[in-house]
Amino acid sequence: MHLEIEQLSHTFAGRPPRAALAELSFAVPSGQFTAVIGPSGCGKSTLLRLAAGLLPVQEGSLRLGGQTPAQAGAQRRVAWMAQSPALLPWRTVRDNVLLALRFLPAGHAARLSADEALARVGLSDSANAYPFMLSGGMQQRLALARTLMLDAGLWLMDEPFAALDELTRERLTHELLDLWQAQRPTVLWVTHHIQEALRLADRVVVLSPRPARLILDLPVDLPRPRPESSPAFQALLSRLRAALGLAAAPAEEGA
Ligand SMILES: Nc1ncnc2c1ncn2[C@@H]1O[C@H](COP(=O)(O)OP(=O)(O)OP(=O)(O)O)[C@@H](O)[C@H]1O
Repeated sequence: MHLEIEQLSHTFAGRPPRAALAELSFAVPSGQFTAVIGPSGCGKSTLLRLAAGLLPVQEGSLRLGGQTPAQAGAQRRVAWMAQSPALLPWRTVRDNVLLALRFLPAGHAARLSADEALARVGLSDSANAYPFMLSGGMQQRLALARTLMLDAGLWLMDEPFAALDELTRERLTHELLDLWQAQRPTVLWVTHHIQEALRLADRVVVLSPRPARLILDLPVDLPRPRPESSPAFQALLSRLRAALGLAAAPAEEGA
């Protein structure tokens, strides 16, 4: 699903009002994996919430496959994953996945069965368990299974693995990349992790401190997997660090 953001501004009411986005414009072609990076509080989640239709567009425009976020959301064309998955504790893992279907509009079929979706994320053995019996990583796998089942054209991912330990996080990001390559949705991936953005994304969009403006739009034309030690990776890393106002990494000093 093609995403088009034009002159998008957003201000939260209050005393004083708080501007979160300022005339933000960029487009994401269908099937592209775009990482969004920027300082804490700059407006990244606001951007995703606008795309998900959780906040109304005030100024500018945001179109998802030519539709408004409300239209695309009503057809379940948009999937959302955040740091803590919304799971019903009294339902089994399989039932939590099946719940995604309840919200499908009439005439829309799931892409996969619940058991197929659970198999893809490695949770077949836990289908009859309850969410409290799962680790944090397994809970995010369950959220991923729901996303797979919906067959959404746009995955909005707000640091979904940020609360996980480093090993689980790395494993899950690899798995996510495999699933993305198989299904090819458009992805907007918010992260604080610049190396992760470069390992995963086709492109990294860097936002300024609040209100968010676009300060760098960096294509990542490296074949995957991308070893961090490669000079091409390090060159892109330096550009990202510079855009974010970070000092050069130790390996780059004096270079
Ligand atoms: N509902 C709200 N009411 C008022 N201000 C808000 C609201 N939601 C967000 N903000 C403010 O808007 C700004 C942008 O918030 P947002 O959550 O989009 O930032 P972020 O880049 O996702 O931050 P982080 O990286 O820390 O998660 C922040 O200053 C925040 O305090």
